[in-house]
Amino acid sequence: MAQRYYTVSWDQLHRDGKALAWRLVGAGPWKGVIAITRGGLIPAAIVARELDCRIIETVSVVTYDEEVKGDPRIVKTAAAAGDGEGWLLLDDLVDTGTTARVVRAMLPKAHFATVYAKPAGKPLVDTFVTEVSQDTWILFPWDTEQQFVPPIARSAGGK
Ligand SMILES: O=P(O)(O)OC[C@H]1O[C@H](OP(=O)(O)OP(=O)(O)O)[C@H](O)[C@@H]1O
Ligand SMILES: O=c1[nH]c(=O)c2nc[nH]c2[nH]1
Ligand SMILES: [Mg+2]
Repeated sequence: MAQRYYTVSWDQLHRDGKALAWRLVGAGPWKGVIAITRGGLIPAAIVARELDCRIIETVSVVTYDEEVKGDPRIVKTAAAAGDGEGWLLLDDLVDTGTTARVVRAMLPKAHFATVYAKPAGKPLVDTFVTEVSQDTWILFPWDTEQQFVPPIARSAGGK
């Protein structure tokens, strides 16, 4: 279980996705974007829009069930992308780097970018925006909803 949580709102994800696009804009042109589904889908839509790229392929790897990590399962390959040369490969984050290793083996020449990175996965990424500590679990807006929280004084045991 994670030690802490880092909550990302839709607004922040949009801003961070655009910051990623700024870092990538000089590195193209790209044949297209490959989203690692599902987490990479919305970052891919934001970045593709900013880079004026209309071609979006998908590859799907399932590594987690909520916060529980399992063995990575490839459920879809990106047939059109060959060895990835000229393609931009996008995911929401790298954590342990397990998913990245599997996908990089399939698409070794793709440029791999994520919005967020944890230290263990960072060496596998070519471009990312924000680093969080390894014991932080990132909560994405598609996995969360707004709800009441008690005042800090009460939840910290002050009252
Ligand atoms: O670096 P790792 O330790 O491999 O973790 C990162 C991967 O885990 C999550 O995917 P998940 O397996 O939860 O599937 P999803 O994208 O369909 O939610 C996330 O979207 C990354 O793809
Ligand atoms: O929503 C998520 N947040 C994370 O921090 C994470 N790490 C691996 N897979 C993840 N999924
Ligand atoms: Mg994923």
